[in-house]
Amino acid sequence: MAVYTDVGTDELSAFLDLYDLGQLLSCKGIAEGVENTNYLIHTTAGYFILTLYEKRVDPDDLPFFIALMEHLADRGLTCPLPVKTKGGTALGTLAGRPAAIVTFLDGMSVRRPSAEHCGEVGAALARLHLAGADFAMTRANALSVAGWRPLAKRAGYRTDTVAPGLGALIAEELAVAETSWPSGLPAGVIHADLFPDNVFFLGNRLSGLIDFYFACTDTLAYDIAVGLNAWCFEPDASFNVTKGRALLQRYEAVRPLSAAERDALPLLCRGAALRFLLTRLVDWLNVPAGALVRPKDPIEYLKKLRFHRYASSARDYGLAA
Ligand SMILES: Nc1ncnc2c1ncn2[C@@H]1O[C@H](COP(=O)(O)OP(=O)(O)OP(=O)(O)O)[C@@H](O)[C@H]1O
Ligand SMILES: N[C@@H](CCO)C(=O)O
Repeated sequence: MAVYTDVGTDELSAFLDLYDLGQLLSCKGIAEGVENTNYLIHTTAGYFILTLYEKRVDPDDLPFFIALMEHLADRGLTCPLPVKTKGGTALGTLAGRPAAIVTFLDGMSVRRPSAEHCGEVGAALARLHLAGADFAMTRANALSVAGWRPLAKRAGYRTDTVAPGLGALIAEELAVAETSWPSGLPAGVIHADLFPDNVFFLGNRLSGLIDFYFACTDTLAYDIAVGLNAWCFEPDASFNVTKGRALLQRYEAVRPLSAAERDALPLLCRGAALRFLLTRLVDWLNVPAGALVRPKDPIEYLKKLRFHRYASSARDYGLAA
């Protein structure tokens, strides 16, 4: 459960007074997520999500995230809409942290995605990429290749306590990524964290996307790589090519990939696996005292990375030749 910052009822009511959201009826910490503190709040105006932005969010980036959600919603994508105060601002401060209230989305995330769910995600990702094409703001991806070595350093000598030999494998992977990372591919707004817990479904139909707090301007196909990793592996760490094919085919039905993007997929998947291995590793080794959070398993991403080390073409992920 991710509640790093406790909010008292009095300070929450005072914060809510800034909005046109009526009276507070209830508020409870949300039992998912690892990045930010989230509360589900119920007021006389309905249900909303209150987010207090924590460690990995740079407050200077918040206007980008807020404007992006507004832009995407405006283009017909179902995502949370930031709620404005009576004074017209979407960002405030609560319990000493930057905070925002966004609209509540209906639907449920899926724990065991089917190929149909993966296809829905592929289509939504492509729609997001197209909808982001005319978004005026940019934000560099702080967790792309240049950000990975500092993460490995933070994990440092404790890395091999998580898995023997992990430090050496990470060193090898960093060298590969730093020398061979694809450049010049189509770029634009990417979600960068489109995991199953950030996608809602009503039945088998995708009903909305949440958690835009890693969104940035980067290689579009990297977002697909993040998605293939997050959606298309089985619990035994085998890659499910049927799910991969479903995600890629539905993506391409909306936004076809260039030959260069297809060729780059194995390397992008490998880098995306390393990125999540590293952030999970650092979090695993540094759980803040007293925080209600269940860190995510770095080994899951080590297993995915091992798969990618031996994949050589987009066909290994289900893309037709
Ligand atoms: N707009 C929303 N509508 C409905 N539920 C939401 C909304 N935003 C967040 N939630 C709920 O809160 C949970 C945590 O939100 P979110 O994924 O944004 O947190 P996080 O800490 O940034 O997570 P992550 O670890 O995925 O980065 C979600 O899994 C979902 O259950
Ligand atoms: N989606 C990330 C956590 C949020 O950054 C992970 O599963 O590692």
